[in-house]
Amino acid sequence: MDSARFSRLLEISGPVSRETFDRLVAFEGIFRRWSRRINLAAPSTLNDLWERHILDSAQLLRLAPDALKWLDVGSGGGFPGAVMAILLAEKSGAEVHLVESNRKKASFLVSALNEVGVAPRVHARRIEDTYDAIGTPDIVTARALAPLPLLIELTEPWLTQGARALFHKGRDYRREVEESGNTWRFDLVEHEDKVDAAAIILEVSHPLRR
Ligand SMILES: C[S@@+](CC[C@H](N)C(=O)[O-])C[C@H]1O[C@@H](n2cnc3c(N)ncnc32)[C@H](O)[C@@H]1O
Repeated sequence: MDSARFSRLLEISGPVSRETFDRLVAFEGIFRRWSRRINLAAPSTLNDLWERHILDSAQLLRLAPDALKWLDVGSGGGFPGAVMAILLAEKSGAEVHLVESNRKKASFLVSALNEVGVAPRVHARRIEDTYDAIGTPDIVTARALAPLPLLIELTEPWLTQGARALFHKGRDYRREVEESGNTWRFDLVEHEDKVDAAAIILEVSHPLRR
């Protein structure tokens, strides 16, 4: 069972160590434990936590294997931010920042990352109050946080400094892209969703207000 799950992780994320896999399995257990007390993800998705949340997050590594500095906005129960922090924990110079305004969820993130042996960089505040605290990441992520026009607006301060954004998006993403075009000009790459929990991963860069 474990070796099948490890192989599937490698297929989705690219190369990671067995220790990293073990940390993700531990994180899954901690997540389930805390989920009995606080709402960390839609209960209907918990049966398939590994595939729908953990692998769905882990696939981002393949899209930016050399990026060292990551910022996840609205991390919630840790998707994709905590998963990326675990995947990159053994990589020298890597740092993954998680911004989550809900204090209970932020406490969960700190506690869970500590428990699996990964130094947490969790900012328990709104993204709008965080711009000065983080510096410029290579990659900004956000999953299930806001429609694309608002995501671009919220992350613009980093994207205009050269960061790339990777946003998981659902089936009606084309409408969101069109709506974004009313306010923004930007470069867009559509990446296949290898897990199929969302529909696509949009890579957004170089936004300019029209
Ligand atoms: C729907 S949840 C998604 C959580 C996670 N990204 C996922 O895909 O499972 C959105 C999260 O963003 C947080 N959030 C909403 N607005 C925020 C803001 N302005 N700054 C930081 N976090 C925010 C909420 O507290 C919530 O935990």
